[in-house]
Amino acid sequence: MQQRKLAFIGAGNMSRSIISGLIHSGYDSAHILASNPTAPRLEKLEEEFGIQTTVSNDDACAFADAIVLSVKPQVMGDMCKALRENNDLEGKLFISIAAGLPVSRLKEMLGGDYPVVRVMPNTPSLLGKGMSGLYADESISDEDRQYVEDMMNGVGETVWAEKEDDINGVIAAAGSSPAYFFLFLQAMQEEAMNMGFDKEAARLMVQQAMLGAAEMVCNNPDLELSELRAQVTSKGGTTAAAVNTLIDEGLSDIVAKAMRAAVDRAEEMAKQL
Ligand SMILES: NC(=O)C1=CN([C@@H]2O[C@H](COP(=O)(O)OP(=O)(O)OC[C@H]3O[C@@H](n4cnc5c(N)ncnc54)[C@H](O)[C@@H]3O)[C@@H](O)[C@H]2O)C=CC1
Ligand SMILES: O=C(O)[C@@H]1CCC=N1
Repeated sequence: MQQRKLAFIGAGNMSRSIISGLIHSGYDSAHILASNPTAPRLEKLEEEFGIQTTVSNDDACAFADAIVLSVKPQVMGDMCKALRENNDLEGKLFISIAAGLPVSRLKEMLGGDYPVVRVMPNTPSLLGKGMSGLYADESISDEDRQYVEDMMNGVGETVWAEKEDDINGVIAAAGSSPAYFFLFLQAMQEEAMNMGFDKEAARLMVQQAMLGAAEMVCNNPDLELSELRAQVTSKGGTTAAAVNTLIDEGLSDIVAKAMRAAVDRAEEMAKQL
């Protein structure tokens, strides 16, 4: 992997996840810096990962060859305005992980035709189990594409989006989706508690079932998901009773609606911001 000087502007949940994955995959900690207006988050990152930190985005900009824009979409405009007013941005590669902000809008915010690659990661990057969608327009060099791909492969799996709009599909399927699974598990944990298990036992059961199911999916790439389900489901048995309830109550429609809502929100943000 090219060991460029890499700065994260905005040291929140997602930056922490990517930084953790990068350090564990061998990226030199001396080549990573994070900036954030509040010190406690920075101190934690320094302690945990041995990276450099600063409260000054300008210092981060001066340090970096590549800059990950990882503030909330709603503050991106103001942050970029200050960055372009105080710094020479020529020669920097920008990597935006923000939902709903197209490359064209990011270039306007940065005030020039600088190279911008969009990455849509997710928080399991923290454990090297991330899933990221990548998008670069034709102006981005092969070297820059390779750098971003290697960087995100260091924290999980990657897919390239052919069109920029596909990034919104990545948000629905992977960026936001860890939260869907957490919600599903939470509902299962609550019902297990209603059945009399204490909180810890209820959590252990549902998390271990999820882990086992996820590993079965990953270890059997040639088996359809429906086949894996069939292997658990005895005719006339308990799983059939549960699964048929989920189907009859419209789980597929609910999931489709939820994923569509994520895409709609990303499109709405693109118009508003
Ligand atoms: N959390 C997630 O699962 C994912 C988040 N994203 C994107 O990542 C970006 C960051 O999201 P999170 O890490 O979840 O948010 P977060 O709120 O945890 O982190 C944002 C950080 O930016 C800092 N910040 C605010 N204003 C700043 C400024 N002017 N300069 C420097 N830092 C500033 C905040 O103090 C905070 O620490 C968002 O654009 C989001 O769309 C993308 C994929 C997944
Ligand atoms: O909720 C959000 O907007 C961000 C983007 C994907 C995950 N978190």
